Amino acid sequence: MINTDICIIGAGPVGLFAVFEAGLLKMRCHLIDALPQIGGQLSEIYPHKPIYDIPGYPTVKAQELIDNQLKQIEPFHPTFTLGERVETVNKLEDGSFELISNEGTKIRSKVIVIAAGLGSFEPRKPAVQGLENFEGKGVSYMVKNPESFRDQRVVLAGGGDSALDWTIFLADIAKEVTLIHRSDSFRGAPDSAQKVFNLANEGRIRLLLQSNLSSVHGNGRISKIGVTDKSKVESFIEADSLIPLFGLSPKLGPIADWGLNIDKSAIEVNTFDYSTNVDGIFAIGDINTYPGKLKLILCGYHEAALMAQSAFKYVFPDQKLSFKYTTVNGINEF
Ligand SMILES: Cc1cc2nc3c(=O)[nH]c(=O)nc-3n(C[C@H](O)[C@H](O)[C@H](O)COP(=O)(O)OP(=O)(O)OC[C@H]3O[C@@H](n4cnc5c(N)ncnc54)[C@H](O)[C@@H]3O)c2cc1C
Repeated sequence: MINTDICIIGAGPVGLFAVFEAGLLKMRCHLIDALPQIGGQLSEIYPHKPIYDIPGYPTVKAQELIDNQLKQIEPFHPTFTLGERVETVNKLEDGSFELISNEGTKIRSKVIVIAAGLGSFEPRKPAVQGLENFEGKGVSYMVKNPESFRDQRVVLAGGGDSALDWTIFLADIAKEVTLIHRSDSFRGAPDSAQKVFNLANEGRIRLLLQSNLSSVHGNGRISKIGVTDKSKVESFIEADSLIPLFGLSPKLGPIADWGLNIDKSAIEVNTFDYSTNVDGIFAIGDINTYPGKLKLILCGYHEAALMAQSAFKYVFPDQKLSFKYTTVNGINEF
Protein backbone atom coordinates (compact mmCIF):
# COMPACT_ATOMS: atom_id res chain seq x y z
CA MET A 1 0.00 0.00 0.00
CA ILE A 2 1.34 3.41 -0.99
CA ASN A 3 0.66 6.17 1.55
CA THR A 4 0.72 9.83 0.56
CA ASP A 5 -0.73 13.25 1.35
CA ILE A 6 -1.95 13.90 -2.20
CA CYS A 7 -2.57 11.35 -4.92
CA ILE A 8 -2.49 13.04 -8.32
CA ILE A 9 -4.26 11.14 -11.08
CA GLY A 10 -2.49 12.14 -14.30
CA ALA A 11 1.19 12.96 -14.82
CA GLY A 12 0.67 15.56 -17.56
CA PRO A 13 2.00 19.12 -17.28
CA VAL A 14 -0.72 20.17 -14.84
CA GLY A 15 -0.31 17.15 -12.53
CA LEU A 16 3.45 17.78 -12.49
CA PHE A 17 3.04 21.43 -11.59
CA ALA A 18 0.64 20.46 -8.79
CA VAL A 19 3.58 18.56 -7.24
CA PHE A 20 5.55 21.81 -7.17
CA GLU A 21 2.76 23.86 -5.60
CA ALA A 22 1.98 21.12 -3.06
CA GLY A 23 5.70 20.69 -2.33
CA LEU A 24 6.06 24.35 -1.38
CA LEU A 25 3.47 23.66 1.32
CA LYS A 26 5.31 20.49 2.43
CA MET A 27 2.70 18.08 1.10
CA ARG A 28 3.98 14.78 -0.36
CA CYS A 29 2.63 13.65 -3.74
CA HIS A 30 2.25 10.34 -5.52
CA LEU A 31 1.28 10.42 -9.21
CA ILE A 32 -0.40 7.65 -11.13
CA ASP A 33 -0.80 7.61 -14.91
CA ALA A 34 -2.33 5.11 -17.28
CA LEU A 35 0.42 5.74 -19.82
CA PRO A 36 3.83 4.12 -19.42
CA GLN A 37 5.58 7.50 -19.57
CA ILE A 38 5.28 10.88 -17.83
CA GLY A 39 4.06 13.95 -19.77
CA GLY A 40 0.37 13.49 -20.67
CA GLN A 41 -0.71 14.77 -24.09
CA LEU A 42 2.60 16.57 -24.61
CA SER A 43 4.70 13.40 -24.55
CA GLU A 44 2.08 11.13 -26.07
CA ILE A 45 0.62 13.26 -28.88
CA TYR A 46 3.02 16.10 -29.77
CA PRO A 47 6.48 15.75 -28.16
CA HIS A 48 8.27 17.63 -30.99
CA LYS A 49 5.73 20.45 -31.44
CA PRO A 50 6.81 23.92 -30.33
CA ILE A 51 4.61 25.66 -27.74
CA TYR A 52 4.55 29.46 -27.77
CA ASP A 53 2.27 30.39 -24.87
CA ILE A 54 4.25 29.38 -21.78
CA PRO A 55 5.39 32.53 -19.93
CA GLY A 56 9.16 32.94 -19.92
CA TYR A 57 9.66 30.67 -22.96
CA PRO A 58 9.37 32.41 -26.38
CA THR A 59 9.21 28.84 -27.68
CA VAL A 60 9.65 25.43 -26.10
CA LYS A 61 9.21 21.92 -27.50
CA ALA A 62 6.52 19.94 -25.67
CA GLN A 63 8.89 17.20 -24.43
CA GLU A 64 11.45 19.81 -23.33
CA LEU A 65 8.77 21.50 -21.21
CA ILE A 66 7.98 18.18 -19.51
CA ASP A 67 11.70 17.46 -18.95
CA ASN A 68 12.11 20.90 -17.35
CA GLN A 69 9.04 20.41 -15.17
CA LEU A 70 10.54 17.14 -13.92
CA LYS A 71 13.74 18.97 -12.97
CA GLN A 72 11.68 21.65 -11.23
CA ILE A 73 9.92 19.10 -8.97
CA GLU A 74 13.02 17.00 -8.16
CA PRO A 75 13.49 18.70 -4.75
CA PHE A 76 10.07 17.42 -3.68
CA HIS A 77 10.80 13.73 -4.46
CA PRO A 78 7.41 12.76 -5.92
CA THR A 79 6.78 9.06 -6.49
CA PHE A 80 5.11 7.55 -9.58
CA THR A 81 3.03 4.56 -10.63
CA LEU A 82 3.05 4.41 -14.43
CA GLY A 83 1.13 2.28 -16.91
CA GLU A 84 -1.78 1.82 -14.47
CA ARG A 85 -5.22 3.38 -14.57
CA VAL A 86 -7.15 4.31 -11.42
CA GLU A 87 -10.36 2.29 -11.55
CA THR A 88 -11.89 2.69 -8.09
CA VAL A 89 -11.95 5.46 -5.50
CA ASN A 90 -13.30 4.67 -2.01
CA LYS A 91 -13.84 7.27 0.70
CA LEU A 92 -12.77 5.91 4.10
CA GLU A 93 -14.29 6.66 7.51
CA ASP A 94 -11.53 9.09 8.51
CA GLY A 95 -12.20 11.19 5.36
CA SER A 96 -9.14 9.93 3.46
CA PHE A 97 -9.30 7.90 0.24
CA GLU A 98 -8.26 4.51 -1.08
CA LEU A 99 -7.53 4.33 -4.80
CA ILE A 100 -7.22 1.01 -6.63
CA SER A 101 -5.67 0.63 -10.08
CA ASN A 102 -6.49 -1.85 -12.83
CA GLU A 103 -3.38 -3.81 -11.75
CA GLY A 104 -4.51 -3.92 -8.11
CA THR A 105 -2.10 -1.24 -6.79
CA LYS A 106 -3.59 0.43 -3.70
CA ILE A 107 -2.91 4.03 -2.72
CA ARG A 108 -4.05 5.65 0.52
CA SER A 109 -4.25 9.44 0.30
CA LYS A 110 -5.64 12.35 2.29
CA VAL A 111 -6.52 14.32 -0.86
CA ILE A 112 -7.12 13.37 -4.49
CA VAL A 113 -6.23 15.73 -7.31
CA ILE A 114 -7.64 14.64 -10.65
CA ALA A 115 -5.41 16.05 -13.40
CA ALA A 116 -6.57 13.48 -15.91
CA GLY A 117 -6.69 15.67 -19.03
CA LEU A 118 -9.04 14.24 -21.61
CA GLY A 119 -9.36 11.04 -19.61
CA SER A 120 -7.24 7.96 -19.99
CA PHE A 121 -5.91 7.15 -23.41
CA GLU A 122 -7.23 3.90 -24.78
CA PRO A 123 -5.71 2.10 -27.74
CA ARG A 124 -7.40 2.14 -31.12
CA LYS A 125 -7.73 -1.56 -31.87
CA PRO A 126 -7.62 -2.95 -35.39
CA ALA A 127 -10.73 -4.84 -36.51
CA VAL A 128 -9.24 -8.31 -36.52
CA GLN A 129 -11.54 -11.12 -35.45
CA GLY A 130 -10.60 -12.76 -32.15
CA LEU A 131 -7.79 -10.27 -31.37
CA GLU A 132 -9.21 -9.62 -27.88
CA ASN A 133 -8.73 -13.31 -26.99
CA PHE A 134 -4.96 -12.80 -27.13
CA GLU A 135 -4.78 -9.55 -25.13
CA GLY A 136 -2.19 -10.14 -22.41
CA LYS A 137 -1.34 -13.44 -24.16
CA GLY A 138 1.05 -12.02 -26.70
CA VAL A 139 -0.97 -9.00 -27.87
CA SER A 140 -0.23 -5.59 -26.31
CA TYR A 141 -1.19 -2.10 -27.47
CA MET A 142 1.53 -0.21 -25.57
CA VAL A 143 5.13 -1.04 -24.78
CA LYS A 144 5.37 -0.81 -21.00
CA ASN A 145 8.51 -2.88 -20.52
CA PRO A 146 10.61 -3.20 -23.69
CA GLU A 147 12.82 -5.83 -22.02
CA SER A 148 9.90 -8.27 -22.08
CA PHE A 149 10.38 -8.52 -25.90
CA ARG A 150 14.06 -9.50 -25.69
CA ASP A 151 14.82 -12.54 -27.88
CA GLN A 152 11.19 -12.74 -29.09
CA ARG A 153 9.73 -12.79 -32.60
CA VAL A 154 7.81 -9.51 -32.57
CA VAL A 155 5.32 -8.17 -35.12
CA LEU A 156 4.41 -4.48 -34.96
CA ALA A 157 1.69 -2.77 -36.98
CA GLY A 158 1.21 0.96 -37.65
CA GLY A 159 2.77 3.92 -39.39
CA GLY A 160 3.10 6.65 -36.73
CA ASP A 161 5.94 7.65 -34.42
CA SER A 162 5.29 4.89 -31.87
CA ALA A 163 5.40 2.13 -34.49
CA LEU A 164 8.62 3.53 -35.98
CA ASP A 165 10.36 4.23 -32.66
CA TRP A 166 9.60 0.80 -31.19
CA THR A 167 10.61 -0.96 -34.40
CA ILE A 168 13.99 0.78 -34.24
CA PHE A 169 14.41 0.01 -30.54
CA LEU A 170 13.31 -3.63 -30.70
CA ALA A 171 15.52 -4.34 -33.73
CA ASP A 172 18.44 -4.33 -31.26
CA ILE A 173 17.01 -6.71 -28.66
CA ALA A 174 14.34 -8.91 -30.26
CA LYS A 175 15.12 -12.14 -32.14
CA GLU A 176 13.07 -11.06 -35.15
CA VAL A 177 11.11 -7.86 -35.89
CA THR A 178 8.41 -7.37 -38.54
CA LEU A 179 6.66 -4.05 -39.19
CA ILE A 180 3.35 -4.12 -41.07
CA HIS A 181 2.00 -0.87 -42.51
CA ARG A 182 -0.96 -0.32 -44.82
CA SER A 183 0.74 2.42 -46.92
CA ASP A 184 4.22 2.75 -48.42
CA SER A 185 5.00 6.00 -46.63
CA PHE A 186 4.91 6.76 -42.90
CA ARG A 187 3.08 9.42 -40.86
CA GLY A 188 5.86 9.46 -38.24
CA ALA A 189 9.03 11.60 -38.20
CA PRO A 190 10.93 11.39 -41.55
CA ASP A 191 14.18 10.70 -39.72
CA SER A 192 12.70 7.66 -37.94
CA ALA A 193 11.09 6.45 -41.19
CA GLN A 194 14.52 6.59 -42.87
CA LYS A 195 16.04 4.55 -40.02
CA VAL A 196 13.33 1.90 -40.49
CA PHE A 197 13.98 1.73 -44.27
CA ASN A 198 17.72 1.39 -43.55
CA LEU A 199 17.10 -1.46 -41.06
CA ALA A 200 14.97 -3.23 -43.70
CA ASN A 201 17.66 -2.77 -46.38
CA GLU A 202 20.27 -4.18 -44.00
CA GLY A 203 18.02 -7.22 -43.42
CA ARG A 204 17.69 -6.46 -39.70
CA ILE A 205 13.89 -6.17 -39.83
CA ARG A 206 11.14 -7.39 -42.16
CA LEU A 207 9.10 -4.47 -43.54
CA LEU A 208 5.70 -5.29 -45.07
CA LEU A 209 4.27 -2.20 -46.76
CA GLN A 210 0.83 -1.87 -48.37
CA SER A 211 -0.16 -4.70 -46.07
CA ASN A 212 -2.74 -5.20 -43.33
CA LEU A 213 -3.13 -7.40 -40.29
CA SER A 214 -5.81 -9.89 -41.23
CA SER A 215 -5.94 -12.71 -38.66
CA VAL A 216 -4.47 -13.99 -35.40
CA HIS A 217 -3.91 -17.60 -34.43
CA GLY A 218 -2.65 -19.56 -31.46
CA ASN A 219 -3.57 -22.07 -28.84
CA GLY A 220 -3.96 -19.95 -25.67
CA ARG A 221 -1.08 -17.63 -26.67
CA ILE A 222 -0.54 -15.97 -30.00
CA SER A 223 1.75 -17.92 -32.33
CA LYS A 224 0.89 -16.92 -35.91
CA ILE A 225 -0.26 -13.70 -37.56
CA GLY A 226 -2.03 -13.38 -40.91
CA VAL A 227 -1.15 -10.46 -43.21
CA THR A 228 -2.79 -9.50 -46.50
CA ASP A 229 -0.94 -7.65 -49.24
CA LYS A 230 -2.46 -5.15 -51.67
CA SER A 231 -3.86 -7.92 -53.83
CA LYS A 232 -5.56 -9.33 -50.67
CA VAL A 233 -3.44 -12.47 -50.66
CA GLU A 234 -2.92 -13.68 -47.09
CA SER A 235 0.43 -14.96 -45.81
CA PHE A 236 1.42 -15.98 -42.27
CA ILE A 237 4.22 -14.99 -39.87
CA GLU A 238 5.24 -17.05 -36.85
CA ALA A 239 5.38 -14.70 -33.86
CA ASP A 240 5.55 -14.57 -30.05
CA SER A 241 4.17 -11.04 -29.76
CA LEU A 242 1.96 -8.67 -31.70
CA ILE A 243 2.00 -4.92 -30.98
CA PRO A 244 -0.68 -3.02 -32.94
CA LEU A 245 0.16 0.72 -32.60
CA PHE A 246 -2.71 2.61 -34.23
CA GLY A 247 -2.79 5.52 -31.81
CA LEU A 248 -4.66 6.21 -28.61
CA SER A 249 -7.99 7.93 -28.12
CA PRO A 250 -8.95 9.57 -24.82
CA LYS A 251 -11.94 8.27 -22.84
CA LEU A 252 -13.26 9.59 -19.53
CA GLY A 253 -13.32 5.96 -18.38
CA PRO A 254 -13.84 5.07 -14.71
CA ILE A 255 -13.80 8.74 -13.53
CA ALA A 256 -17.48 8.88 -14.53
CA ASP A 257 -18.29 6.40 -11.73
CA TRP A 258 -16.74 8.22 -8.75
CA GLY A 259 -19.80 10.25 -7.74
CA LEU A 260 -18.51 13.51 -9.26
CA ASN A 261 -20.69 16.04 -11.05
CA ILE A 262 -19.86 15.62 -14.73
CA ASP A 263 -20.83 17.94 -17.57
CA LYS A 264 -20.02 16.81 -21.13
CA SER A 265 -17.14 14.51 -20.09
CA ALA A 266 -15.56 17.12 -17.77
CA ILE A 267 -15.70 17.47 -13.97
CA GLU A 268 -17.59 20.48 -12.63
CA VAL A 269 -15.52 22.49 -10.14
CA ASN A 270 -15.77 25.52 -7.91
CA THR A 271 -13.53 28.26 -9.32
CA PHE A 272 -12.49 29.38 -5.83
CA ASP A 273 -10.16 26.37 -5.40
CA TYR A 274 -11.07 23.85 -8.13
CA SER A 275 -12.74 21.56 -5.61
CA THR A 276 -15.37 19.11 -6.83
CA ASN A 277 -18.68 18.17 -5.23
CA VAL A 278 -16.83 15.44 -3.23
CA ASP A 279 -15.02 16.83 -0.20
CA GLY A 280 -11.25 16.26 -0.54
CA ILE A 281 -11.29 15.71 -4.32
CA PHE A 282 -10.03 18.48 -6.62
CA ALA A 283 -9.94 18.55 -10.43
CA ILE A 284 -7.47 20.70 -12.39
CA GLY A 285 -6.33 21.07 -16.00
CA ASP A 286 -8.20 19.87 -19.08
CA ILE A 287 -10.41 17.48 -17.09
CA ASN A 288 -12.41 20.22 -15.33
CA THR A 289 -15.08 22.62 -16.50
CA TYR A 290 -16.40 25.97 -15.26
CA PRO A 291 -17.75 29.09 -16.97
CA GLY A 292 -15.00 30.54 -19.16
CA LYS A 293 -12.74 27.46 -18.96
CA LEU A 294 -9.84 27.40 -21.45
CA LYS A 295 -8.06 24.09 -22.08
CA LEU A 296 -4.55 25.53 -21.91
CA ILE A 297 -1.49 24.43 -19.96
CA LEU A 298 -1.15 27.91 -18.50
CA CYS A 299 -4.68 27.81 -17.05
CA GLY A 300 -4.00 24.38 -15.50
CA TYR A 301 -0.89 25.76 -13.74
CA HIS A 302 -2.97 28.55 -12.18
CA GLU A 303 -5.58 26.03 -11.04
CA ALA A 304 -2.84 23.89 -9.44
CA ALA A 305 -1.62 26.86 -7.37
CA LEU A 306 -5.06 27.68 -5.97
CA MET A 307 -5.94 24.00 -5.40
CA ALA A 308 -2.81 23.49 -3.24
CA GLN A 309 -3.79 26.28 -0.85
CA SER A 310 -7.12 24.52 -0.15
CA ALA A 311 -5.69 20.98 -0.12
CA PHE A 312 -3.44 22.11 2.76
CA LYS A 313 -6.37 22.19 5.21
CA TYR A 314 -7.15 18.49 4.51
CA VAL A 315 -3.54 17.41 4.93
CA PHE A 316 -2.71 19.59 7.96
CA PRO A 317 -6.10 20.38 9.56
CA ASP A 318 -4.46 21.82 12.70
CA GLN A 319 -2.00 24.14 10.96
CA LYS A 320 -2.49 27.70 9.78
CA LEU A 321 -1.34 28.41 6.25
CA SER A 322 0.73 31.54 5.74
CA PHE A 323 1.39 32.59 2.16
CA LYS A 324 5.06 32.99 1.16
CA TYR A 325 6.92 33.67 -2.06
CA THR A 326 9.42 30.99 -3.12
CA THR A 327 12.17 33.60 -2.65
CA VAL A 328 11.56 33.84 1.10
CA ASN A 329 13.31 30.57 1.96
CA GLY A 330 14.29 29.30 -1.48
CA ILE A 331 13.13 25.81 -2.37
CA ASN A 332 16.34 24.12 -1.21
CA GLU A 333 14.95 23.66 2.30
CA PHE A 334 12.48 21.11 0.87
C1 LIG B 1 -1.94 18.83 -30.80
C2 LIG B 1 -2.12 19.65 -29.56
C3 LIG B 1 -1.44 20.84 -29.43
C4 LIG B 1 -1.58 21.61 -28.26
N1 LIG B 1 -0.89 22.79 -28.16
C5 LIG B 1 -1.00 23.53 -27.02
C6 LIG B 1 -0.27 24.76 -26.87
O1 LIG B 1 0.45 25.18 -27.77
N2 LIG B 1 -0.42 25.46 -25.69
C7 LIG B 1 -1.24 25.01 -24.67
O2 LIG B 1 -1.32 25.66 -23.63
N3 LIG B 1 -1.95 23.85 -24.80
C8 LIG B 1 -1.85 23.11 -25.94
N4 LIG B 1 -2.57 21.95 -26.06
C9 LIG B 1 -3.44 21.55 -24.94
C10 LIG B 1 -2.59 20.92 -23.83
O3 LIG B 1 -1.90 19.80 -24.33
C11 LIG B 1 -3.49 20.53 -22.66
O4 LIG B 1 -4.11 21.69 -22.17
C12 LIG B 1 -2.64 19.88 -21.55
O5 LIG B 1 -2.04 18.69 -21.99
C13 LIG B 1 -3.52 19.59 -20.32
O6 LIG B 1 -2.67 19.05 -19.37
P1 LIG B 1 -3.24 18.07 -18.22
O7 LIG B 1 -2.07 17.78 -17.35
O8 LIG B 1 -4.48 18.66 -17.68
O9 LIG B 1 -3.71 16.73 -19.00
P2 LIG B 1 -2.99 15.71 -19.99
O10 LIG B 1 -1.80 16.29 -20.62
O11 LIG B 1 -4.08 15.21 -20.88
O12 LIG B 1 -2.54 14.51 -19.02
C14 LIG B 1 -3.51 13.76 -18.36
C15 LIG B 1 -2.96 12.39 -17.99
O13 LIG B 1 -3.91 11.73 -17.15
C16 LIG B 1 -3.86 10.35 -17.40
N5 LIG B 1 -5.11 9.71 -16.93
C17 LIG B 1 -6.39 10.00 -17.29
N6 LIG B 1 -7.27 9.24 -16.61
C18 LIG B 1 -6.54 8.44 -15.80
C19 LIG B 1 -6.85 7.41 -14.85
N7 LIG B 1 -8.13 7.04 -14.56
N8 LIG B 1 -5.82 6.77 -14.21
C20 LIG B 1 -4.52 7.11 -14.47
N9 LIG B 1 -4.18 8.08 -15.36
C21 LIG B 1 -5.16 8.73 -16.00
C22 LIG B 1 -3.66 10.27 -18.91
O14 LIG B 1 -3.06 9.03 -19.27
C23 LIG B 1 -2.74 11.47 -19.18
O15 LIG B 1 -1.38 11.11 -19.26
C24 LIG B 1 -2.44 21.17 -27.21
C25 LIG B 1 -3.13 19.96 -27.35
C26 LIG B 1 -2.97 19.19 -28.50
C27 LIG B 1 -3.72 17.90 -28.63
